Amino acid sequence: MPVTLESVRFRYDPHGPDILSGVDLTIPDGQMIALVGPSGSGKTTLLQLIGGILKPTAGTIRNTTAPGDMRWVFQTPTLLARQSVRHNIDIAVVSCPWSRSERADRVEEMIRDVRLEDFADMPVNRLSGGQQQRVQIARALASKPPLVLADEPTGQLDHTTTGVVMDAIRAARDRGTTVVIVTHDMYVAGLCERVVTLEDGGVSGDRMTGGMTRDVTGNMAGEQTDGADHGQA
Ligand SMILES: Nc1ncnc2c1ncn2[C@@H]1O[C@H](COP(=O)(O)OP(=O)(O)OP(=O)(O)O)[C@@H](O)[C@H]1O
Repeated sequence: MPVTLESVRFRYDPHGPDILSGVDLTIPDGQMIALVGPSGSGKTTLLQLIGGILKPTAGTIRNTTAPGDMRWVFQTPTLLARQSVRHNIDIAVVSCPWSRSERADRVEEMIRDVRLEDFADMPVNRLSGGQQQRVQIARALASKPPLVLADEPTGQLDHTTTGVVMDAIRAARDRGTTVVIVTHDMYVAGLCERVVTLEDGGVSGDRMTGGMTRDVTGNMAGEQTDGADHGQA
């Protein structure tokens, strides 16, 4: 079921200003969408409304994915610091209806997807911030969730590693996962199929990126996004 927002308003302080003052948005199943916009425009707030962490002040949000089936990627990784990379990913698949060997294969697949093979047995508190970010992404995608909500998932990553992570996210999308990514990085936005811009409390831009494809080496083909607003897709 698509995620739909109708006339969504939100304010943190009942006596304060609206942070969002009428957002209408439909996110079809399996879409990979970037939320962009100036700092403070409400991107994280909107993500938290979609995920049900916040409730709208007015308007309607329909998201039929059960909270336990959604996966989050936060700006700051929330991992079991003293546990290994493998263990941190493994706990994400414990409740999946798969055999033991399927679960183990999936964990190894995710470790490979985010290129952490050499660190699989290392406690995550001995990894760099960017490596921890990759563990968090592997953990979020491991259970093949229907919906992933990611807040600046590549914020600590260099260009090459950003490409690796985006490939893993795109592979999830190709399997049908809906992905919403808050980002400041127009390179990341361009790897999503749709870019929604938030500004002044509402959606000021909404466009498809034009079927960009990109291989794992970072080479790109297809239309480059330019951050401009081309109106409704
Ligand atoms: N818990 C909170 N209580 C009160 N105001 C908040 C709270 N969280 C965010 N805000 C305010 O809401 C507005 C939108 O914040 P939000 O974090 O959603 O923006 P953003 O677009 O994600 O910003 P950034 O790109 O800088 O991360 C900002 O003005 C911020 O100060």
